[in-house]
Amino acid sequence: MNIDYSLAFEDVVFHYPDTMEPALRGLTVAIPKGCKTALLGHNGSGKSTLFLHAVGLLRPQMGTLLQAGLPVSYAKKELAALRRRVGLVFQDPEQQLILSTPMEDISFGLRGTGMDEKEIESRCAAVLEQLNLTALKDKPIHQLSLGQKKRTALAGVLAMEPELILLDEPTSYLDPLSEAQLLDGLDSIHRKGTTVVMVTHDMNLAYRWADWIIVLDHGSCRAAGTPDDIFAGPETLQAIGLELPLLAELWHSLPLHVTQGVTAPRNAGDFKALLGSLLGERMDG
Ligand SMILES: Nc1ncnc2c1ncn2[C@@H]1O[C@H](COP(=O)(O)OP(=O)(O)OP(=O)(O)O)[C@@H](O)[C@H]1O
Repeated sequence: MNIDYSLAFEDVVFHYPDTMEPALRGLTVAIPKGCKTALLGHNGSGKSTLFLHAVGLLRPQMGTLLQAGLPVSYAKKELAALRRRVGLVFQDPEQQLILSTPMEDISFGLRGTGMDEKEIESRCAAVLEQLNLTALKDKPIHQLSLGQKKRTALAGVLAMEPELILLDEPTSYLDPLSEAQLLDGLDSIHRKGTTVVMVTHDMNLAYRWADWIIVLDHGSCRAAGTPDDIFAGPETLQAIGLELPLLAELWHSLPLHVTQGVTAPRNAGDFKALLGSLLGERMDG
């Protein structure tokens, strides 16, 4: 398979000051362009540190970060270009939202680029619409729910039109409806050609959402591949103490003559359809 990469890490080492262990220890991994990638790994495995390198907030102490196949030099202009290409949405929206209303917050970043007011207004209107925030655009941010704040933080990054968007646990603490709204927003961003990378601890979400999976363990890449490859069996994940998604586990428990030559279902609808065809009846309920 010929994969085009958005960003790549080559043997990257990073050690925070005054810590015993490096956070990244020879990390080699690439982020495929145009994919929805789930970044998995235990607490402390280096996911946020990877993100901070991807936007140039941290710099490799050894090894190389490549964009468009070329090493990032960290010269002022190139760093600015990297930050325009890559947008980071923090896990906690309070770290990101600085002004009083969604409209003000989203337009703030655009104003910094010197864009004219008419263009700022139309970009803001487009992202507010895309993330279902139009009705909330002038509501004080402190009165928004967590899900609405998370979508506002995402909208602020999205308005800058990055090619690659990185999200640190965007669905954590959201109820199922807010999660679905956020995922809809991400899907519409992805359909427009943006590469999306999401850190999540939710294996079921990773399985049904992602088309590429990266597993970090102790600051290096333990596995990278399609969900079918990564969740083909429990071995790789179990070895580092991560669980299989429920649907993958059910799939692997079916007899081989049932699963052979059939694409593994990655969401409840596909699993129901498969059961329906196995049982020779429709399961609509
Ligand atoms: N600012 C910091 N100063 C010192 N050590 C840090 C700092 N930030 C992270 N670390 C350490 O670096 C390692 C990797 O942390 P990182 O935050 O990248 O992991 P993570 O996979 O994002 O974890 P989580 O799932 O908990 O968010 C951990 O051992 C952590 O304690």
